[in-house]
Amino acid sequence: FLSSPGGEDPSVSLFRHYLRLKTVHPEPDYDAALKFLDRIAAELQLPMKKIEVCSKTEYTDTLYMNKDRRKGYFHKALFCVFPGRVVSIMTWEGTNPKLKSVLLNSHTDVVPVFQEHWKYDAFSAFKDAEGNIYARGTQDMKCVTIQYIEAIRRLKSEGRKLMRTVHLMFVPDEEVGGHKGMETFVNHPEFKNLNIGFALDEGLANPSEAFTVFYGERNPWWITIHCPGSPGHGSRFVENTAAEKLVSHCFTLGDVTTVNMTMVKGGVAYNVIPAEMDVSFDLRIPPTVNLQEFEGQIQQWCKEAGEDVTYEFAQKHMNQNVTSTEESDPWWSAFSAACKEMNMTLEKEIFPAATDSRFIRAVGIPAIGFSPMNRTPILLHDHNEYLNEQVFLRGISVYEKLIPALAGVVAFPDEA
Ligand SMILES: CSCC[C@H](NC=O)C(=O)O
Ligand SMILES: [Zn+2]
Ligand SMILES: [Zn+2]
Repeated sequence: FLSSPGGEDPSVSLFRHYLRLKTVHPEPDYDAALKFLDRIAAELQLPMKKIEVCSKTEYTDTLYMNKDRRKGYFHKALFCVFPGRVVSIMTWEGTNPKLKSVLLNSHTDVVPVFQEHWKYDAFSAFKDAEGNIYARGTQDMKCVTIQYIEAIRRLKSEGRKLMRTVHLMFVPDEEVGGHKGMETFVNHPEFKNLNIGFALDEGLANPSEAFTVFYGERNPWWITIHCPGSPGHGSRFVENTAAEKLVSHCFTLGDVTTVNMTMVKGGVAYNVIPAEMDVSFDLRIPPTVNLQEFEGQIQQWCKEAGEDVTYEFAQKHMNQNVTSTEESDPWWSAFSAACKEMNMTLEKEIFPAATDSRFIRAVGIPAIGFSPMNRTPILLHDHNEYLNEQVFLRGISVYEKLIPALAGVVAFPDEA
């Protein structure tokens, strides 16, 4: 369903086509993505499952006044259907489908843009003379979605058969925390049925020659501190005010945990001292930090900040599982050996932000965050996000080696 302008590689044309779908928050066009994926599944001749997560039907019983008041009230039953979100999975069955499978995960949504700061329309997928393709999602993470697809297409057309089953999973809502996506889906019976042994998900670009791989993530904690204080007339000198507590020197941890003050709320008028002010922080905590002790520290800081200062979490990820990158680990050893064979240098890191990998690791499945983009500045969520077509195409070749390596990991003793 594509034409390739000026002899463009069809994989690049497919990528640019996908980039033009507006799966952008706050109202992502997921229908467009689902339709696109349906066509891909047909082309690849792979079965596709679609599972709705987080949909619910609610029953409410409402009292209505009868038109003729003397007859009193009657009941009206209402069924409200709250639509969920759809997770789609294409499955390439292995020659030994009883073995644990390999998951290739990607999210279909992208973050909003400030169009006035872009050189080109953020959904036009404009390609400049150097082959740089500009669009929201070029790095995060529509590139990876198409690279998985194109690698599978090539392997299939070469007649390759892989031992382990490979699932391509396309999830919604990663950019808004994954609640109506991976967070819920990992506990769905259909997820367990996939029998996943190892997962690949997104990583980050690397401006150098090396590629970065992520074996764990920092835990996101979103916290609001409520600072109540004595209200009063703005002309008076009031002890123990809310604003005074706001400037307390909280949250000065080491250089590995980051704390950003992201919201400050409160106040009604210049001359009215408010009864409460709230301040919110985005904290990112590495998996090596003791979270219980850390929360104890937060409690202590609130206590020191003054009377009645309380806190409330809007996000509190507690799981600190990391994926083994020991050479003795069969998944990691397959991954790293394949990269070595391609002369790729890997840099192992903890992912600074949060991806759906955290939900996969939380249910005990090893996951590596990896987006094969070297020689590329990190521009996810930024203006003028781009990816060079040669870097993109090299990524397909990388997956062409990686996927068979992972799907060929020899059976473990417990897999029989
Ligand atoms: C913590 S839920 C939001 C997830 C989001 N992920 C990508 O940017 C992030 O802020 O890291
Ligand atoms: Zn992403
Ligand atoms: Zn993102």
